Amino acid sequence: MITMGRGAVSDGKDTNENQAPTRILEGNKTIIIYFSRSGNTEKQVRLAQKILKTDVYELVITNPYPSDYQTTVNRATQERENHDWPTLEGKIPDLSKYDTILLGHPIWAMTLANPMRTFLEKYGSRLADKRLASFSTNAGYGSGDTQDLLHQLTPDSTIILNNYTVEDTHALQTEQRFIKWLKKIN
Ligand SMILES: Cc1cc2nc3c(=O)[nH]c(=O)nc-3n(C[C@H](O)[C@H](O)[C@H](O)COP(=O)(O)O)c2cc1C
Repeated sequence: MITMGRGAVSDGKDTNENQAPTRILEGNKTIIIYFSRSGNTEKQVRLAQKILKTDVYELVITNPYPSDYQTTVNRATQERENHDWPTLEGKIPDLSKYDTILLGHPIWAMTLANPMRTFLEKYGSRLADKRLASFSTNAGYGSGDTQDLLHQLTPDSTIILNNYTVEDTHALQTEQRFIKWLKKIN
């Protein structure tokens, strides 16, 4: 494995380059909606799905980020500065069917990765009365303003639970902590 900037163990490419986006839509009451560029968060998602038996929907953007880390950082910065969030491809599942929505995403620039920002800008208003929690991977700088943004981009009645974040390279050895969090929020 190659270490790609900021300590991320990564294939450095969009996770969907060689595989179809993850879709597990089986009528569960909890869904994980996630974005993962280089695979760290996707590993968390797989574990979470196994433990909680949730539906899963992977966000895909129309113009995937490049494999090069720095080029990705530059593009993400531009998008953030201009509030020009990436466009999501495909149809988001009917969120009204779910009681709990878990958002899995990397931390970019001390906030939610841009595709998750797109999701919340577009669909956050549909999360009234739902339980909502974020889990994320980061390169050692924590979850930034994640919690605040969830509050900002959802209705007052959304029940926002404590988030979980882990440093990407520590994810494996801290799995038990993640499992504990999953069982608590479920
Ligand atoms: C554009 C970009 C910005 C990032 N900004 C941060 C940051 O502000 N803080 C941090 O701890 N890690 C940052 N990272 C590192 C990622 O959060 C970390 O490697 C994460 O595990 C990647 O998840 P993924 O493999 O699911 O895409 C950044 C990565 C990218 C690509």
